Amino acid sequence: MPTHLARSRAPFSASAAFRLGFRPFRCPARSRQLLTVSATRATERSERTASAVSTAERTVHPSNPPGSRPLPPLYISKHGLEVLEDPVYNYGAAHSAEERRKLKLGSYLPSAVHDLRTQVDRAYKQLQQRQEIAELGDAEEQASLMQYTFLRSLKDQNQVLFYALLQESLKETLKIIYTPVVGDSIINFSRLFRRPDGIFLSYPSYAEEVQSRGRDAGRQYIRNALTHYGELGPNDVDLLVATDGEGILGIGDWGVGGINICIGKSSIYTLGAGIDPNRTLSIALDVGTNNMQLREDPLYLGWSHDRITGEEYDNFVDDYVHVAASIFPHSLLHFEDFGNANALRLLNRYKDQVACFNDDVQGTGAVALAAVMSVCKVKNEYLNDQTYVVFGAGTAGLGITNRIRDALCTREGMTKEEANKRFYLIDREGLLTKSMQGLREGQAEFARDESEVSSWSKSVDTEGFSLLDVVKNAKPTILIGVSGQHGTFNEQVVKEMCKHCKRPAIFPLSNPSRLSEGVPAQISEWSNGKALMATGSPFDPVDILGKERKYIVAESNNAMFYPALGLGVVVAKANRVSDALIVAGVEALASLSPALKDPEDALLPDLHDVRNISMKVAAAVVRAAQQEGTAQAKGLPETLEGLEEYIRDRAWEPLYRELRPKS
Ligand SMILES: NC(=O)c1ccc[n+]([C@@H]2O[C@H](COP(=O)([O-])OP(=O)(O)OC[C@H]3O[C@@H](n4cnc5c(N)ncnc54)[C@H](O)[C@@H]3O)[C@@H](O)[C@H]2O)c1
Ligand SMILES: O=C(O)C[C@H](O)C(=O)O
Ligand SMILES: [Mg+2]
Repeated sequence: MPTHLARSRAPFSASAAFRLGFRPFRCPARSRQLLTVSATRATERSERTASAVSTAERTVHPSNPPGSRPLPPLYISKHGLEVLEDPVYNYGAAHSAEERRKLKLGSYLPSAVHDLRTQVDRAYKQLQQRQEIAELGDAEEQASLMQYTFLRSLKDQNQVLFYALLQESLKETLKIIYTPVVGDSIINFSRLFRRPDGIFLSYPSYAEEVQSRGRDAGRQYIRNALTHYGELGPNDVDLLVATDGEGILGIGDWGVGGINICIGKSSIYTLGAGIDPNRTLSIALDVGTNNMQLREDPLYLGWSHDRITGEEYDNFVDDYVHVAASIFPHSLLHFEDFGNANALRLLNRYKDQVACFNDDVQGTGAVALAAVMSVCKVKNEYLNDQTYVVFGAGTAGLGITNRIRDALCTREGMTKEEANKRFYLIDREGLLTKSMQGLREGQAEFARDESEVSSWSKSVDTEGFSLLDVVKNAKPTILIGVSGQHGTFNEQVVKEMCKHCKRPAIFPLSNPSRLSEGVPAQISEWSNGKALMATGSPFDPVDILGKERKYIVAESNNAMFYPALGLGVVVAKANRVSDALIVAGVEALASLSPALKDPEDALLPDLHDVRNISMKVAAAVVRAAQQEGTAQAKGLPETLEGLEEYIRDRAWEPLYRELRPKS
């Protein structure tokens, strides 16, 4: 072993393990599970969920950390290799002596029994080795991908260990399973592919059914795929995270590889909010790809065909939405990274029909509003004291603009027309103005009248007003970037902002990191440490000239919000995701901002603390659903404190459950 591996980084401290989330079990009086499965459909798969089994008996698996909560045993019909090949039942070296005997595992495992803590320690070292090998060869991207594939393979082997490792080392692993590294994994999907995870709904297979046997047969194809050919029943799934792969992060169309963003988002539902990983489905809607690099790649695993559009696309998505909502009536449909011709359009079509949520529109808007509310607290100002420039008027840009605009109306009493005037939206052609051709859905109401800008100066002779022109003329106090255009928040733009605003808020929110509109260290330098910042991907804290303390750059990523919103919707069994639910969640999130206590601190809570934050935000969401009457769940506590405790006690945790043979 190379010496650098032997003297690895700070040794992983076993005692530090499990500091997140592992709490002694309480509340036996209310130990009925949150998400019950009808006894008649209790298939082995549905029994996997702790919440799925109604039994008085609870035990602590001997390999779990001391003091972990007791959980119902799992009765399984598998034995021997079948157990070890299933990531839900395979505990590897952590199988107890009794399990080894009763499930006939003995000869497949070396004799030592190691507890979960030791397994996490071992897995962490394996992960670190991949990082160190790369640092030697200056191959950061390959190292990240090696770490990504390692973690995905761990997920395929032992689900509890995967989540226990992530939970323990969230700071290092979040950026691998999520942005930025997940973006590289998507680009390389067909090269890295080992075994499937998630569900692939392929348009050509669907269309073949429709053509030969009619639309119902197409729907049946979708039903079979989503239920694993009938294995899953109506109460077995809480969440479906789907993408059509057209607008992945800021990197565009990556076809069927988009499944990895759904898998990443699903994992964060579990890590960030304790949603049971066995009750979520990640789904790729394979409707083709217009990415010629993929189409020409013989290894590409999706449908090598132009993306379908128009009625064909709409019918396929419509059948997906309605089949999913009818077979899993209490589930939430999460849309991720659809292209901008479809994201808002589909959300508007379905938001009043089923419980659905577009993360890029609504999740992004929610977190950005919470960050803007923090800015106002720091500056002791109101939302309506601000002038907003949104650079990139696409899915996320419109989601953010609408959310802040609505807050101006509901919190500060402005009319919609007055509030719209606070925003300057910029897209490829420059500032959106009313005379522009081809404004997309949602853009027109924010486009400015020509008369308002006719006296503006232009720095270059272009048709539209550039970002710099808009900053010079409109004098914004808040600048938000969701354009995917790296480096556009340059020195000139930042310095221009500082000319008219003492503490400008500058949020380069594009992902992954390499597409961020600006780099916090530079923005800080150009603004003499005055800029209040938030980014979409993680960046290191920055030095502030003349100050000892570093400035922590808030991560304004929708991951700060959507796990809690999803949890709230699932717990409440809300049949719609209304604005009231989102607003309640935003208020709760904003109230937890570190900057509220200390104006020099971060604008948002640390994403690594998402689990704790989510419990509070989810409680607020459930409460709002109860108040507006969309909550279908019965017997929930009525107070925020009660709800928070209820949710915490039922959150899925990476703990082993005792395995027993089904008699
Ligand atoms: N931080 C977060 O939580 C979060 C959430 C969603 C999206 N995002 C990021 O925001 C970016 C955009 O995502 P989206 O889903 O809105 O994509 P999108 O394609 O819908 O929107 C991008 C918009 O930017 C515009 N644009 C492109 N080049 C431009 C230029 N030179 N000047 C001005 N505008 C330009 C496009 O025309 C488009 O309207 C991505 O990088 C994505 O990762 C961040
Ligand atoms: O996935 C993320 O990191 C955030 C967001 O949904 C995006 O598309 O960039
Ligand atoms: Mg997204």
